[in-house]
Amino acid sequence: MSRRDFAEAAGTQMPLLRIIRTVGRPNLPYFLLGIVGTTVGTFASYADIYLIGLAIDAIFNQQAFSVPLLSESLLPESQMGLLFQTVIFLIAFKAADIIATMCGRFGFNVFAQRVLHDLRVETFDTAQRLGIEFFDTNESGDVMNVLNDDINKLEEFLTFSIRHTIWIVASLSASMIFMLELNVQLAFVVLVASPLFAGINYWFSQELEKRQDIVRAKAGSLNAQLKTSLSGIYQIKSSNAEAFETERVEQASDDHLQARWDDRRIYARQRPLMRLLSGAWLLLILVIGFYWIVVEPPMFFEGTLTAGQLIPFLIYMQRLTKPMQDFGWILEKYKEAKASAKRILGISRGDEYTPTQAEFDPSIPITQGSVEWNNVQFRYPGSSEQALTDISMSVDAGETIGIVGTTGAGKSTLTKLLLKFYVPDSGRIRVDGHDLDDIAPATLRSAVGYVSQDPYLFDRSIRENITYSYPEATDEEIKAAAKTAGIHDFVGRLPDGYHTNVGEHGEKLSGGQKQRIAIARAILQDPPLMILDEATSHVDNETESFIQRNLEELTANRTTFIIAHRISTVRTADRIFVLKDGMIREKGDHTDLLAQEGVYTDLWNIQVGDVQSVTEDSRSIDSQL
Ligand SMILES: Nc1ncnc2c1ncn2[C@@H]1O[C@H](COP(=O)(O)OP(=O)(O)OP(=O)(O)O)[C@@H](O)[C@H]1O
Repeated sequence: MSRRDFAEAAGTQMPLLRIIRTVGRPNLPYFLLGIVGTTVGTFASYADIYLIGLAIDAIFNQQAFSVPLLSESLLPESQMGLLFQTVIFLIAFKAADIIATMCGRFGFNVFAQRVLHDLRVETFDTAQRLGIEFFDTNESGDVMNVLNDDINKLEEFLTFSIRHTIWIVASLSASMIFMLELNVQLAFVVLVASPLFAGINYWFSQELEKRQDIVRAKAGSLNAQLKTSLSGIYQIKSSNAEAFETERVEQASDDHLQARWDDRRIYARQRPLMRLLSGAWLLLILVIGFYWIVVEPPMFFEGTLTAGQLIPFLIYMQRLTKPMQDFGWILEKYKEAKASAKRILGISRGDEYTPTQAEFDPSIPITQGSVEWNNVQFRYPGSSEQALTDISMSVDAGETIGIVGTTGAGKSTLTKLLLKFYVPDSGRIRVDGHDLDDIAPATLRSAVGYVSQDPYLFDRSIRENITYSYPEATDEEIKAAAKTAGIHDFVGRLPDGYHTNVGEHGEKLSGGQKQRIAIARAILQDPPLMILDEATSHVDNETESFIQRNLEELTANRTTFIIAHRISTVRTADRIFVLKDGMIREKGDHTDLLAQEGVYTDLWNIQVGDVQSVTEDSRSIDSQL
């Protein structure tokens, strides 16, 4: 799945409704308050014109001031009384308008903010639980775009657009009801035109939807490009690649601009067209009404029409224009929000990446650390190359295993399968005799300490980085782990000691210092299994032998996998496995392997500088190391 397919992963026809129904469910009372408040407020704000019309006819044409739902016996007879009553009604409706609208805004705002909060946290939580495969194919900049930009779009929709939609529906309904009450025949003429307006709006909305999805995808690519370019700033500068990167950003920005422009062009045509049509329709009714009052009912119209009816009618018609025009704009907002909601759901409800929790038995513990690979085959998703072929190896609890091999031989892949970052295509992996399929990822990962070649340090203090897997650690425990990892003395020389901030990705530290902090982190975790994947590749020989001496004591009580290019790092291991092209070629301890005079011996000869002794078959290894 490519990174632009979040929307497709959602697999839902009504993403917004799905969000409102699921994440919004606990806050639905606020949503209902928003709907009721906005509807009542809108109707109250539309009643004034109708009342003024009645007052005009009652005061100037001596007609009855008959208010629907109000008994005539309650109405005053004098003109001053009628005027006073009109004022009272107008004040009452205005008060109802203000209070109800306030409640409506409050309801929608509370609803939106709570939904967005829950959705943001839930989406982030789900995103980081997705399989590594997801992050192999999706750039983190694109995921961040969903968490920021798409959630903001949804905020705009939930706080403003939904309220505006209710206002549009209520305004159109109120206008139509009052127009029907004022003059059914004229109202019918207005109604006849509505399918035309609706049809035009529908056509525009379809066109906008197509373009919105493209705009969102282009925004995602742009964001990902910006992040990629900025993250590699050292490489960019050292390669003098500023202009090249600017060009790539410019290209991504240009694509976004084109998509946005395409979308704006459609939108720019919609408004003037709607204004033109509604203006023409208003003029038609004005001419009919004037002729009707001044001369006689024209064409098929019949009965009487007063000024107190025509003036409010025209005002209601005018008031129809704004919601009708806004309807197109709100449809655009709806399409935008729908595209964002699809992308959010693509992550937060991307079922294909969510592990099926039901199949794990949470009670299976890992205490010993024995591991068994049985005929394991693996190819990375989307890759044509076999990464591991027929891997079988059985490791007893407490053993220290060295894994060596050329670049790309599959050493890291072996441990990635053990950590359940990927699932083998065939074969079985067992830990403490339990099949990995049955062990919950959380149980497995808390039992395995993992130090990679490029350990990730968070932009937090050294202390927080060391205690990442064990936040309750005491100062003594932290110091002991740091001493074993050979970093304590360095930290002691820093003005803020363990509270020193390491910067983004640990940029204030050297590669070796980062590795030692990561080793301290793994030591503190005290797991039954430890994976050191080129964990000392950045440290100098002296520090490495220091760590080695300490690790000897540390590895005594756990199963340890040491992946290394340097044979010196693994030569003391109980057993060493030599990998080449995804297969185990040799195994044994250092002395056995040297006696075999195979790949291991060649690797050894290359590293001790005895290139002459390298067998012809393995000369290519030299170039791969
Ligand atoms: N995420 C991935 N997607 C596709 N192919 C991958 C991925 N990660 C690794 N590979 C491929 O799988 C093969 C084994 O890679 P692996 O990282 O296990 O090698 P390695 O022995 O650890 O190499 P090195 O010593 O350079 O770290 C390589 O051919 C590599 O290109």
